[in-house]
Amino acid sequence: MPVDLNKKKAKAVLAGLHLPHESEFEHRSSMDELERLVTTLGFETLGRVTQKRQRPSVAGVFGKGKLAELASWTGGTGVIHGFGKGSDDEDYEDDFIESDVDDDDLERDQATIVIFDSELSPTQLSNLEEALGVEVLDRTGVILEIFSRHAQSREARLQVEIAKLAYMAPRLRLSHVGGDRQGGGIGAKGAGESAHELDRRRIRDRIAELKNQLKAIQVEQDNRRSHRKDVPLVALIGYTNAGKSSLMRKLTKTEVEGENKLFATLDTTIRTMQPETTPRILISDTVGFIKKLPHDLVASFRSTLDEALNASLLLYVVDGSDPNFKSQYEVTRKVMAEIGAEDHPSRLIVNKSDLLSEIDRARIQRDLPDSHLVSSRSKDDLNRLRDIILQVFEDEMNDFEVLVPYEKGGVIGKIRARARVLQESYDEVGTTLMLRAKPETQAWIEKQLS
Ligand SMILES: Nc1nc2c(ncn2[C@@H]2O[C@H](COP(=O)(O)OP(=O)(O)OP(=O)(O)O)[C@@H](O)[C@H]2O)c(=O)[nH]1
Ligand SMILES: [Mg+2]
Repeated sequence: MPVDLNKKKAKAVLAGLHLPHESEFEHRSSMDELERLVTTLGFETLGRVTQKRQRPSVAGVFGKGKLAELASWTGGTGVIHGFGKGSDDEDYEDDFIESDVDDDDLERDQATIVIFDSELSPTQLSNLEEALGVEVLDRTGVILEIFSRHAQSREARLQVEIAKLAYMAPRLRLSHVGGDRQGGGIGAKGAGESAHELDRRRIRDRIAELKNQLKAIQVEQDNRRSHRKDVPLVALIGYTNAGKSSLMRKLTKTEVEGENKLFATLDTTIRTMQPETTPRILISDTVGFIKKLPHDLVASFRSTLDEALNASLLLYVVDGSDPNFKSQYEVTRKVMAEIGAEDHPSRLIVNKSDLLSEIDRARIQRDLPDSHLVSSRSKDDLNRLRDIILQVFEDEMNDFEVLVPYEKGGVIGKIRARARVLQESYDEVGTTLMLRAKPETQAWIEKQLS
């Protein structure tokens, strides 16, 4: 990350464009979400500056006047060198100006960082830092930093590192703030090659190296996955902070609650549902979704989501107390469809019902009659959810009878681990078992006995 984010309590101003295709509600929600992301990083938010425009200005996102207003928060000049000469400035729309800034706000002039809700081009980033005199980050930068702090496994760390380098490469040498933020002097000048190009090339090489390391880990994981193939797997999928990890922990009896920060989970964890069933059911918890997720990051985390493709059941978890939960659900479904999971059996779990009024609950049940309204804090709800999961697998299972001759008695242990024994009886030939299992398991058992 080019920006030094380890400073004590950075004071941030949030900047956002309100584009014509966005409703007032969407615009505000997006800014609210940015504020939560920024809070997750530990920054204090001083205020917001927003502007209605037909499109972002190529030079600096905002128009001239709005940029000057933004600069009054940071003590910058508000001027981009050469701004106003290009044709770009002509679409600047003064009549559309809108601002959330309270004029007698005491904290003006104190912001140490400005955070834009949209993705900034390298030129915009550089221009904005020039005009504002402080560090500027975009939404992608914020998300990358959160991912970077939360990544724990080697796989997640590699994925984040690759995404960060890909994000950083085009932004090298364009910065105006802080002399040595561009990679600590890695750029000794080569013959006929600028330091800038050299750095970029090194970054490309490093990305290639990291990708190789990642591939090795993923091969290992694919192996592990194929071992688990006929064990039923339930994947918890959903927007960040919806409560996936909390549900996972309760369903698998690891009692710790989730954390109230965005992207608390980056790694896929898999545990056995408790109390254990036969055959046992595995539950996986995955990385959360968010709107405007940086492309590099989506690509990097795709392998994590691929785990979900192996699942027999997807539980889409939403936070029912979030006014945006429907659009968050749509974003999630869209990404899952992109990875080819749209036809997977799934259920919609509307979580955090404890935070809802009776009226809200009734409304959700009316609008989404197929959804299951739960709270991860209610024992009854968790039992209900467990029954829902069991029922799905039950519906996929057949009842059948097998005769295990005594000379093949060794197979019985394996059968018990994979299928539910409904009844058993013994005679002079062997053991007769009445079983309930999935068709694949039935085929496997019959093969063992043939
Ligand atoms: N009131 C209430 N809070 C809940 C419930 N379930 C989870 N939470 C809280 O919501 C926050 C997020 O929960 P997590 O389980 O970490 O959410 P997640 O979906 O795993 O989030 P990411 O890992 O960021 O994708 C935590 O503060 C939880 O305590 C619930 O049913 N009711
Ligand atoms: Mg989580």
